[in-house]
Amino acid sequence: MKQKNILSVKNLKKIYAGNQAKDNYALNDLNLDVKEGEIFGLLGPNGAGKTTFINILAGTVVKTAGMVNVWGFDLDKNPRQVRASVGIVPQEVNLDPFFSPRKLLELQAGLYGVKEKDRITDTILKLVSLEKQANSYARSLSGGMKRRLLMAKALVHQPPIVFLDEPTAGVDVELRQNLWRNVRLLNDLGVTIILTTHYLEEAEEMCDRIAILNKGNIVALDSTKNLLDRIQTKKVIFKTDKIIDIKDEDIDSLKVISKMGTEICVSYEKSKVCIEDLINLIKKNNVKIIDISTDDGDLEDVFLRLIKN
Ligand SMILES: Nc1ncnc2c1ncn2[C@@H]1O[C@H](COP(=O)(O)OP(=O)(O)OP(=O)(O)O)[C@@H](O)[C@H]1O
Repeated sequence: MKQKNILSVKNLKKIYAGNQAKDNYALNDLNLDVKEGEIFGLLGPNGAGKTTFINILAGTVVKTAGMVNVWGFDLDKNPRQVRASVGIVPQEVNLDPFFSPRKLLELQAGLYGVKEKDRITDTILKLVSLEKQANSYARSLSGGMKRRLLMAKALVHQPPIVFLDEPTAGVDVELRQNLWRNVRLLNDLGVTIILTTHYLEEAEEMCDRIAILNKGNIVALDSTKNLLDRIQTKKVIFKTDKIIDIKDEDIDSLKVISKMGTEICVSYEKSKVCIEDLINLIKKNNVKIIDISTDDGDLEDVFLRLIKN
């Protein structure tokens, strides 16, 4: 059972001092726990506070108040150990183009004070499939390879937690899948993953649990499955042999979304209507139903509803 907390955050607050305008509450009494071995998603619209949160753990932003504990280390008492416990894969590709992947990893290991005998440069290069490019200039790597090298850099000190900040922003589908394979591989090796992403279907596929952050507040924190279960509306598309006429008023909570020839798309609330009622309504038109397809909604529906509220 994945029960032990590897990251624990209590009443975490970050207020950026404003100029003439009022102060900016980037994080507002944030509370969350991440369990060892999880892939945890931190989602939220622009300005929600995700980067601020990651930067507090990285030691580049100083929190205003609250408690952060990473792998048993308290951020106030052991900031160095906290930094050593997390690896951060940044949003921006910030690699020195004149160093090779091997050299960059060695330099990074030096920065973290990893002794030469303890370095695992070749293992990391293999993990991110860059062993063939180990000695090429970073500038000659493809976009995907550069992203993998960023991930490799975050691993030199073998942190038990890795943060990925929007790792696939602006990356094509194939490359994205490739990156996720690497993330899963890392997770299989026991590394806890916390990722921020704007691609909700990706979070839905990858994450065990998800926190949705809005304006510095957590508006939802649950397993991906439970979040999806919150969706109350269901969409159905009926294809019939003749054009039918149904209206919103025919059944409580029914909404006709679109009509195109003999195809009609409707939505309804699962708690108020059962599909049989809908089929009966359609059949009153004296038509044959040729096809039915249903859509249960996705994380985007939950996200939009929570953010709007
Ligand atoms: N250095 C700073 N000084 C003042 N305000 C800041 C600073 N950094 C961030 N903020 C503000 O704090 C809030 C949270 O920003 P943050 O970058 O953490 O959000 P985010 O969720 O990472 O957004 P994005 O998805 O756009 O990266 C925003 O209102 C932002 O304007």
